[in-house]
Amino acid sequence: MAQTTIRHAEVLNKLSFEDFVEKLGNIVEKSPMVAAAVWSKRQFYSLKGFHKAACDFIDGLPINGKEGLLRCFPDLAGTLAREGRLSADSTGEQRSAGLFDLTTEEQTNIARLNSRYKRKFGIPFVLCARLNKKDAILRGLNIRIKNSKEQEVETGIEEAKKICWLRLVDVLQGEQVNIMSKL
Ligand SMILES: NC(=O)N[C@H]1NC(=O)NC1=O
Repeated sequence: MAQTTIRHAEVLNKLSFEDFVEKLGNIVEKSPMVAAAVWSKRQFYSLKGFHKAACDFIDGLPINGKEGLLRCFPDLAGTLAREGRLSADSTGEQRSAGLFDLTTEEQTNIARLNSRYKRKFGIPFVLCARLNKKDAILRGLNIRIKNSKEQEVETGIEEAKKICWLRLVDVLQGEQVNIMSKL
């Protein structure tokens, strides 16, 4: 396991800037700037080390930068999902949470809450769909909508970091398979 992690980090360390950004550009949805900023922090000794560098960059953003990152995420079970226009990453994540199998009532409920949330905070409701099922997402929306804007920016950013970690593992696991198939 430790060896795998080091090998993953070695893969990252060997990538040119262009390949690095291409491979990791969507670890935060539609925000390749995160990968671009973190490239110069090599050498990485583990995936956790890389993820920490990405999180440090995100934490250092001013509030409008954090809000901008959150606005790049599509709504959960929103219009883009219904129209089949989500990124491949988002599609898999939303599917795993059961958001493509909502009843009409659940769909209406989540659409209403997503709109209310956006009207109140000016950002989309962001939550790591792969770590939640549809019921937990609806409960989360109902609870978090009562928070303050500051709380929601921070909570949304923490969820974006979880999404980032899982996407990073996915990208590098694919890379591991590529390496193995070349042996
Ligand atoms: N709004 C929002 O949280 N969107 C997302 N969350 C997630 O895990 N994938 C997404 O697209």
